Amino acid sequence: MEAALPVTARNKRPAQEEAHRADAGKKKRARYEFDDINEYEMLKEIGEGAFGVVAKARDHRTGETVAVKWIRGGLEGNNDGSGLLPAVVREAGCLAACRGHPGIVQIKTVAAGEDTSGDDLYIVMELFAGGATLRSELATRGRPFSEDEARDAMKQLLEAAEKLHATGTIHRDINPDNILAAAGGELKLCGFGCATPARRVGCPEKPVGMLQYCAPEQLFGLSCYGPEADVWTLGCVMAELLAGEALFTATEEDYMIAERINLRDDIVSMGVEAFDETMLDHVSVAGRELLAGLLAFHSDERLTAAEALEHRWFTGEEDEEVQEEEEVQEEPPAAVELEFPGFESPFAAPAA
Ligand SMILES: Nc1ncnc2c1ncn2[C@@H]1O[C@H](COP(=O)(O)OP(=O)(O)OP(=O)(O)O)[C@@H](O)[C@H]1O
Repeated sequence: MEAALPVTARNKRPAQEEAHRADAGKKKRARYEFDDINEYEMLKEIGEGAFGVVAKARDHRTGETVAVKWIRGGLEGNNDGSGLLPAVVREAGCLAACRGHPGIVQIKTVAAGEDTSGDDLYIVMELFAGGATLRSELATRGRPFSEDEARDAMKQLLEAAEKLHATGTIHRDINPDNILAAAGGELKLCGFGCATPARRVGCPEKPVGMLQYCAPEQLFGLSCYGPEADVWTLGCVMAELLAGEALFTATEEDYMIAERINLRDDIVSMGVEAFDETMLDHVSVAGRELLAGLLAFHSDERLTAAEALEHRWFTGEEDEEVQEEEEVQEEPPAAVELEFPGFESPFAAPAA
């Protein structure tokens, strides 16, 4: 049966251009061992990616149901590393390096049309049933996660990040849309299209990933950043789970930088004080302390994913102490004295 994904009018190209692309595609195909996409029967569209749709499909050879992420023009690439092909190779490579981890969507193979024209590629993955993401899960509930539910979710996400970072890779686009969610509470990180080797990020013209979840170092346009950026993002996700609404909502980059700098005093004193009086005041001291560690403004002061997993919010250590602290805390302690080294203006150049 023909493996055709839905093709919209805007995807169609003139015949001459199509022939040229097919020729170039054949040469590139020869360099890689791709599976044949014609072996898959496309059943239903289940999501939309940046370069095409994600579909539920059946592998004719095994009868297995899988998810196929269609990357239009995925074979296009240049020797300087630009173009989609290097990005697809990176995405597939990152996923392959994380194979076997329960918190990361499992890649099976990369497929192309063996005997058909076209330069599209297809990442074949395990199908995560249900079709929900953390974003849709939050919307369906219409209420925040309880602290126990958030702890369970964050443990899975931090373990996934720990594994990813141990492979030398950063995701750069963790947000509730890129977290698949099953009814039983199981989560899986997906959307690895922006993943890249840590600290080898070229000077991006603008931050990669959703602005609302970008770490300060990404927003400042630093050319070199690492796994700490993903940890910040996970702090945003944790706050969103516990508050039921996004931590940062601004859309303009400059405004967000300012918003983040203003927030810093709240973050620093978060260990003892609620984030904004009401949003997180129901969260335990240990929970707010962890949040402050994930959302440390300076990346070198931020917890790593592995350190976060050792935090007492997860281990339960000192539970009694936390309880006592909470009981004693009728009056909120005074805010911590703040320093802003190197930040004369919110838009000053970042320290090297
Ligand atoms: N393995 C899977 N099983 C079920 N649904 C999936 C799977 N992978 C992706 N999806 C669905 O497809 C949507 C888009 O997928 P994905 O996040 O990989 O694309 P994307 O957002 O364009 O990512 P990227 O920026 O990496 O290209 C997801 O939000 C999810 O709803």
